[in-house]
Amino acid sequence: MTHANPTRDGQAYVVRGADLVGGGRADLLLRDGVIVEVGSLSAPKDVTVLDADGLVALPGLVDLHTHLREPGREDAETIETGSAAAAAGGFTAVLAMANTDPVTDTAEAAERVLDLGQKVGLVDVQPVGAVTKALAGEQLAELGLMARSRAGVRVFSDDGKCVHDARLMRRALEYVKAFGGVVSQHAQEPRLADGQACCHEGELSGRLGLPGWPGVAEEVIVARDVMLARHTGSRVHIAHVSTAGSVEVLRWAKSQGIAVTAEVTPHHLLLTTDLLGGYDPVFKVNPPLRPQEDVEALRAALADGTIDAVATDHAPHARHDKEHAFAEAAFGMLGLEQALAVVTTVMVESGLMTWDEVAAAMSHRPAQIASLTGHGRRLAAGEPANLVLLDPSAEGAVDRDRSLSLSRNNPWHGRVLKGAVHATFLRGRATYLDGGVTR
Ligand SMILES: NC(=O)N[C@@H](CC(=O)O)C(=O)O
Ligand SMILES: [Zn+2]
Ligand SMILES: [Zn+2]
Repeated sequence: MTHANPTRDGQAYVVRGADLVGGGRADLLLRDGVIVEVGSLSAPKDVTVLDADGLVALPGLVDLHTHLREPGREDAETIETGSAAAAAGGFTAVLAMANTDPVTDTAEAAERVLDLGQKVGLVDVQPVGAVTKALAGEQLAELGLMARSRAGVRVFSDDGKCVHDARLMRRALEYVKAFGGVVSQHAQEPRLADGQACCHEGELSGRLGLPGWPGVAEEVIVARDVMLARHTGSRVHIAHVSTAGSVEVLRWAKSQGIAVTAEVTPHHLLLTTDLLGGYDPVFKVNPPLRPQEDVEALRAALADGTIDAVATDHAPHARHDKEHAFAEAAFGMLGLEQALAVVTTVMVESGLMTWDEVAAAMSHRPAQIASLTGHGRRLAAGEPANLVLLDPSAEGAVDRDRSLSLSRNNPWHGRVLKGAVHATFLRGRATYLDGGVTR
């Protein structure tokens, strides 16, 4: 999959004195889309110097799980507004989920998403293809045609819905194996957690009178799918893992050499089910927020690599879909702009992860899982100039009204988080700088 170089102005930068992940303190010369030099550099004239003293430089972040809502729900997000939110969050590539209207289930639909993303040019928008036609769970979509299209689709998902038919899941895994693809599973056994289920099943769901969504509904699908991955010799990825039980299954599967990878969202790393006590629909999400024990297990699993990646599951929703009684409101919350700050706050400040490990979980491994060869590279001479500069000590309360997303369902509103994105570069071009996106 190759993306056109969106550099329009030939602008070059010297990034001065950043702490490079995996490389100590150094200057970077960015020109013509690549990192030309790393070291102690004098700035040639006609080059913009950016003082990065005290900033951490990470490879551009890659989000395996973004809902951009275009086509079909441009009142909630567009490829343009979602790309802006991604750039502001430090991302240089996002995988755009297929549950749009129409669904991304053909080569043409995938190419349209790719082209719209390139036209905006703030982040590489890589389409995810649906596993089944119209996400109906009945017939496989045109997986091969999507893979061979200009979009070069490698990640397939019915996200929003679980591929619950074991035979279809087996066939999808066999099919994508031929071209090194992967199926990203929304693990939710519908007989154990139906479309109404919206609160972690436990004492609280009973007290609140909300339909329960037990962890086992996720875990049985994770267990089944790792066995199908073993049987087919193909790759499966588990989206938004939310329970300690799923972590146990993943740990076992990896110990057996099964080709399974998994992601956790920022919200499942920090927020717990008690937040539902106020019936605020901003906290309604699929899978639901879980108790503290699960949150602890997810943090430990991310830290030890059992969970490979952090993925946002950025799920914008228009006010008229979200602002309802809890049981009727749409599932999902925003994630792109605060993901890195949440990881900084929860994982780095606590000493659970180093910056190298953050780079692995938010850039290197997601790029590998999605087969995005131009992303997730090291910050070294000759590599594409995809990077994010983070101020790790900046601290502030999140204000949902300063978001670049079209939607306002931001679960972090009012919360104090550590870590602020200072600048994002996509192939040497500043896509986010001085508090705004740049075209
Ligand atoms: N996470 C959510 O609660 N909602 C997602 C779908 C999904 O990720 O399952 C959405 O598309 O809104
Ligand atoms: Zn999902
Ligand atoms: Zn999703």
